This record gives sequence, C-alpha cells and structure tokens, in this order.
Amino acid sequence: MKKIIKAGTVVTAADTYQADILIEDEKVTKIGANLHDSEAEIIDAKGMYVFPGGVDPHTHMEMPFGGTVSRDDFETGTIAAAYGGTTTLIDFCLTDKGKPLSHAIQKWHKKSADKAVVDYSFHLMISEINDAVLNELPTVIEQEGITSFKVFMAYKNVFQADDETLFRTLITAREHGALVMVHAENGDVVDYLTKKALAAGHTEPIYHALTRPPEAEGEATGRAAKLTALADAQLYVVHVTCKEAVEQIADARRKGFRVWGETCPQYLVLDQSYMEKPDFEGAKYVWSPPLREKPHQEALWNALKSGDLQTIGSDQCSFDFNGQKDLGKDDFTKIPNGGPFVEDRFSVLFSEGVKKGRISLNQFVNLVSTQSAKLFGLFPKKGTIAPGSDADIVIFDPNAERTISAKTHHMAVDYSALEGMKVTGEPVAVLSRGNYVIRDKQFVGKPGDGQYLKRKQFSMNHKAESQTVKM
Ligand SMILES: NC(=O)NCCC(=O)O
Ligand SMILES: [Zn+2]
Ligand SMILES: [Zn+2]
Repeated sequence: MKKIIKAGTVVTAADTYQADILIEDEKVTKIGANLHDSEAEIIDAKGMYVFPGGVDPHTHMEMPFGGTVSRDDFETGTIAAAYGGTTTLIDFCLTDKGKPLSHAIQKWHKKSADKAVVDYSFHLMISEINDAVLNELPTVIEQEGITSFKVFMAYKNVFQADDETLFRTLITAREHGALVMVHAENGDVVDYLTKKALAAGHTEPIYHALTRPPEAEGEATGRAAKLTALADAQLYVVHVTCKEAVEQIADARRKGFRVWGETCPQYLVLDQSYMEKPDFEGAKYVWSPPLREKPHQEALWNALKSGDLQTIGSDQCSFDFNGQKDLGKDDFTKIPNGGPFVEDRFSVLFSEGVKKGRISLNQFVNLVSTQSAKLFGLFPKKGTIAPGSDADIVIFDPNAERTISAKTHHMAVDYSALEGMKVTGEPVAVLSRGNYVIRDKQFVGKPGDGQYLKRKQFSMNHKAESQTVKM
C-alpha cells in the first residue's frame, strides 16, 4: 500500500525542510512539494517533525548476565523500541570460549527471528583469537553480515579479554574491514578495588560506583585507542560515561586515528547520587561503567555538541528490581548490571538535548540514527530519509508532554530509572519499511515482522563523517 506523509517538517542530519514523502514497496520513492497519488493513503503530519527511524547501536535482549537473564526479549524489547521511535537495533551476540562462533549466532537468531517487530542486527563478542576463530570470521562477515566485534576490557573472570586478544582482534578487524567495539574499564583495577571494598564490609550499591572510578575508564579507553593506532584499525568505544574517557577519544581523533565514541541517556540525565537511594533502591541505577558525579554530564553534553562523541546507544539490559536486582541485596557485586532505556533513548535526547538548546535538531538525528547507520554499515538504507532508503519513519509531535513511568512504559521490567521525569516530544506514528508499527501512539505491529540485517564492511576509506551535520 502506498502512503504519502503530508506537510511535515522533514529532519535529517543534514537538513530541515517542509515536504511530502511518497512511500512505495517499503521504500521512500519521492520527496517533494504537493505530492499526489490517488492510490496512496494520506498521513497528515502538519505540525510534526518527520525523522528517520532511530538506530540503536547497543542493546542486550534476553542476555544471560550476572546469574540471571535480562528481562526484555526481542519481542518486548523491540515493541518498546518502536514506541520510543527506534526502528533498528543492533544487539550483542555473546560467544562462549571454545565453541564455534556459529553456535552463538544461531542462538541469537533463534531468540530474535519470530519475535522482533522492527529490523535488527548483531555485533559479535570476541573473547579469544585462535585458529578456529580466525577460520570462522570470513563466514561471519560475508554470510552473516556481522561487521563489528565487541571486546570487553572489564568483567574479570566473566567476559574480560586480555590486551593480546584486543590487539589481535584489532588487527583481524583491519584485515577484514570490521569495526572493533570495546567496553573500556580496567577490569583488573576494578577487581582489586572491589575485593578491597568487600573485605572492608562495604556491600551497598554505591560501592559499585566507588570501585569503578572514572580513571579506570579513562585508562582503558586510552589504551584501546593506542592499540587501535598501533594496529592501524578502527575503534568504537561503547557507553562512555566520563570526562577522562572523552578526553582520550578526542585526543585520538585529533591525531587522526579512527576512533568513535558512544554515550547513553542514563549518563546524561542521572548521576551517582541515585545509587545512594535508601532501601536498596540504588540497585536500580547499577550500570557498568557506573553513573558519575554531576560535572561529567556537562563533559558528555559538550562532547555530543562538538562531535567528540558521535552516537547514543540505550545499552538496554533490563532487570526487574524484585527478583533480579535483589540478587545483590547483601553484596553489590551480585547486582545484575544494566537497566531499561530502549524506549526512552530517543525522546530523552530530544527533550533534554534539543528542547534545552544543548544540541541542534540535526545533531539529534545524527546522534540517534544517522551516525550509527553509517558506522555499522547500514547507511543509507537506514539512518536517513531519502529516495531509495527504507521507509523507517517517525512522525513526532515536538510539543507533546508526558511523564515517564513504569506504569505506562512498554518494557517488561518492573521499574523505570526515569520514574516521574517529564519529557517534551513523543512519537505519534512509527513506520518500519513503510508499515505502521505505532499508529496513534498504539502498537499495531507483529512479532516476526522485523528483519535481520546483514551489514556492509567498514571500509578503510570510510566516509562516516563526510556528510555535513547542521549545528
Ligand atoms: N552496561 C551494563 O551495565 N550492562 C550491560 C552490559 C554491558 O554493556 O556492559
Ligand atoms: Zn559494557
Ligand atoms: Zn552494553
């Protein structure tokens, strides 16, 4: 069925203009004034922004972690994403040492294929480099279209890889045109500080933050950036939380190295003091790296504005407060790390960023959609509104006001980290490849309609930043 989105304000990373959009066969086919087609359904977007669907580069759906499994799966998680204006997400596929990579990838396909309501793809965790892994990687890249590898520099004795593994992954990624992602914290330092805190009898949630200082994140970020330079490779640092890490990324970029950084809405709007809430409520705010003291928020906003950080991920990894977070009631190290944000990523950035004058409208689109599509090999199919692009479109009321609450959100988790927060701006309708997933603020999609996306390789002549972003 053809559709024409009429009279909206179309916003891309590069432009803001008034136009109609014709959608045929899942694609945008025409953009212009006064478009007409007698067969098309007309969608009135007067007074609305028309954004490309959000691309969330960082989610963990139904992920085994911390002795439990993250609460939102590919069904509830992608429905919540759609409500929030996200039409593509890239989830982290966890591998097991000693097992074929294909084993993990098949597991992730099984979890997602019949459940996802919007399109999705996978990053692949690399925990070891050996002949078996090296032999399998060309298939992973060419047949599965997985062109980004994740290495954890933290979570000692669980996911943490050593520097040799990181360095060899970087070299391998360069050879295969893939992008390496790191969780950058010095896991050995964190492990030492954690043991010391526990030995001193400190068990409360706040000690999660106190044992993971910003310096440990800055050190690991700098180390990863330097190894990237040495390997002549390309690096994406996930969930950057602090000034120390931003400085390392900015420094590497100034020197011309191919290093990018992501932050998450939680680090922009919440701070370390939340972890001191009484009655164990601080556990709701346990992420790794942890929430930081308030001044770091300023550094992150400045980095988004200046371009030192380029993307916003949700790091969706939700655990119920009752029955999951409380695994750590007597020991902060047993609190499952992570929180629910896939639904709120887009509107929090609009409300706190654009509405409060911290970033421009076009920077907003770049951060929540375009730049992730470019870096992860999905552009221009995803991440923009242009003839030939998938018709992944958000019709957004910039003046709608609402209060975030677990009572009304669509994630499967029993709390919201943003309970009571007022935001301005809300998706009214969301299209995924031309089909409604959200209509009149209600979900109308279908589990299984989301398609798995094979992604392009990261080329050495990558043009990720060549398109001008309006400031
Ligand atoms: N960030 C977090 O606390 N949980 C999700 C796993 C990760 O990204 O490290
Ligand atoms: Zn992480
Ligand atoms: Zn994560």
